[in-house]
Amino acid sequence: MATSAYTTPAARPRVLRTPAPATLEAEDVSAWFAAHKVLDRVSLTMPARQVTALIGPSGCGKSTFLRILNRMHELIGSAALAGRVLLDGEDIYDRGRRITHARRSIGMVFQKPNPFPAMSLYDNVLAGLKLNAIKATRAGKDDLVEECLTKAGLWKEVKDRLRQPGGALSGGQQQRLCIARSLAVRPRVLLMDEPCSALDPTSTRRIEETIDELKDEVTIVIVTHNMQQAARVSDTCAFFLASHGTPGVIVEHGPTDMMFNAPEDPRTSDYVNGRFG
Ligand SMILES: Nc1ncnc2c1ncn2[C@@H]1O[C@H](COP(=O)(O)OP(=O)(O)OP(=O)(O)O)[C@@H](O)[C@H]1O
Repeated sequence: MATSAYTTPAARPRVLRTPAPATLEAEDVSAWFAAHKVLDRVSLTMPARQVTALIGPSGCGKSTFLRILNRMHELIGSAALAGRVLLDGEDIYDRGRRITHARRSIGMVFQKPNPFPAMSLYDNVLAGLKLNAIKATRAGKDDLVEECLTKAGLWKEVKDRLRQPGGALSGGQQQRLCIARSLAVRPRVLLMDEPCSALDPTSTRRIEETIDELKDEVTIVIVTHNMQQAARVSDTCAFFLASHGTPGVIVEHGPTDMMFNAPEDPRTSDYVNGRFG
């Protein structure tokens, strides 16, 4: 277990190498649930070492788009899609590419924190290793747990109680535990679907700080309904809209400053200024 008892972690070999963050590109992505088309030819580049925020009114397809980015969309029976998703130039939907490869390279944090409630904090962080059949020594696991909890901004709060169950943490701590769990398999991209919507303002701030600290090592794509949050955390922003029952499209995207202060499309201006949605 990770305690102050261990020796020089930096001297030990790491369980997994930290890969460079990747650029993710969606090309002409369309999506359907049965006959209902919910996205129409959406293209977006989500650059490495940046936070990209996806904004737009409810039902315009942001979460669907996010799930397409790590092949979770195809888990839904009625779901279909067209287009390509490139991870540093390689299509994650290419025949022959394993779905598990996409899921491991492109992690996901959900709206509602979902730690394994009866599992210890320590084992929660390492849960992805087992799923991906990654072997590690005890010392390697200890180092990984400390590293990921530190990156997720939770280490100091929990280092003396790593054997307590995940369910014993507050909502904000649980969400940071889920971030730590995602980081443990060394993703190159981290997708976050409204990660703060179930949290109080203090926990929200803490997650936002974590996002800021992480962006140099993992590309982040976040769906948020909170315009202040999008303005605070993101470098680039994409505004989705599905008007009058038509499928969702990206109306405008670009640097967050521009999207909030000088958008080109009046609908973007109306949305970011709270005039609809
Ligand atoms: N599992 C599903 N089965 C059928 N239709 C779905 C399913 N999930 C989403 N949809 C539909 O797809 C459209 C886009 O939904 P999606 O959840 O992606 O939008 P969103 O912009 O993320 O909304 P919100 O901001 O409210 O989360 C909606 O019309 C929704 O009803």
